[in-house]
Amino acid sequence: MKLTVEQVTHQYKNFLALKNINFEFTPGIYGLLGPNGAGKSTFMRILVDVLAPTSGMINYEGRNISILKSQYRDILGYLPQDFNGYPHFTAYQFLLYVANLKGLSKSLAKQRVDELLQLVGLIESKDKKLKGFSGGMKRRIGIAQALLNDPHILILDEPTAGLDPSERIRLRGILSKMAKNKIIILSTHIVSDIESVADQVLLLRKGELIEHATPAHFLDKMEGQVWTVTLQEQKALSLMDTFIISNVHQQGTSIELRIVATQKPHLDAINVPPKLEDIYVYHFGNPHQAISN
Ligand SMILES: Nc1ncnc2c1ncn2[C@@H]1O[C@H](COP(=O)(O)OP(=O)(O)OP(=O)(O)O)[C@@H](O)[C@H]1O
Repeated sequence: MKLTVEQVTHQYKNFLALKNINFEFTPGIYGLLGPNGAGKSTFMRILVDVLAPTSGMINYEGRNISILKSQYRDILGYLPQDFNGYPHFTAYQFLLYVANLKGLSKSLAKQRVDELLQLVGLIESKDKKLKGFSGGMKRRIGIAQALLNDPHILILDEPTAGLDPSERIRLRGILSKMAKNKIIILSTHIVSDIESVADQVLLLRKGELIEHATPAHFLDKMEGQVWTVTLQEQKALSLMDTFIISNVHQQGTSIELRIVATQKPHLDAINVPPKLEDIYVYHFGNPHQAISN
C-alpha cells in the first residue's frame, strides 16, 4: 500500500501554507511534528481530500485521490482538529449514525460501535450526550468514529489534545496494535506523543518538510550534542542567552540547564543521551522555556 505526495503546495489567498511537499507513505505510524502554524492541519486536510492542493497531487496506489473520491473515502479514517460530533446525540447514537453514513450494515455497525466504545474506554458513557463530554472524551469519540470502517489509512489531527496522561498511553497502545498493514499519520506538537510509537517522524516548519527519519536516526544524529550543567542563576541566565536550551530546572538557588550544542557549552557540562524533545527544540526553538521545579 502506498500513499504518495507529489509536489504539494497550498496557498491560502496570499499565504503560502505548504511548499512543495514530496513524500511516500507505506504501512506504519508517522508522526507529523511542528509548531503551531507549521501547516500540519493543512497537509492532513489535503491528504484526506477535504482540501484541494493549489498544485501537486496525492496518489493512492498510483491513482489521484481527487479522482478516486468515494473509493478513497471508503478506506480512510479521519479525525479533524476541530472535531465536535453532534452535541445532542449520545456517544452510542453518534457512532451508529457515522457507521450508517460509512455504509456499514446494521448488525456490523452495532458490533463495531460496541467494540470501539470499549477500545477507547467510553463504554460506560455510551448513553451520555456528547454535549456533556469533556475535551478528552470528545477526542476519544473522534478517534472511535475514525476507526468505524477499519480504515487502511488513518489520519489523526492532534489526537491527544485534551487527553490526560493515562489516556495518551492508552491511545499509543491502540495505535501500535493496529499499525500493521495500515498507514497511520498523526500530528502533534507534543514530542512524547510520538516518541515511542512513530516509525517515522516528519518535521514540518513554515510549510516545508525539513526532515524525516526514524526516531532512532534523529537521536543518533544528535548523539554527543546534548549537555547538562548546573550553575548559579546569573551564569545560567547568560548561557540561556547564548545556547539552545531544551530544559531548565530550578534547584534551590541553582539552575540545571539542558543544552543542545555541538561544542561543550561550559567546563562543567556533561554529555547526556539525546531525547526527541531536544531535536524538536533544536529545529523549532522553545518558546516556553519555563523553569520547572
Ligand atoms: N483558511 C485559511 N485561510 C488563511 N490562512 C490559513 C487558513 N487556514 C490556515 N491558515 C494559515 O496557514 C498556516 C498553517 O495552518 P495549519 O492550521 O495548517 O497549521 P498547523 O501546523 O496545523 O497549526 P496548529 O498546530 O496551530 O493547528 C497558519 O499560518 C494559518 O494561519
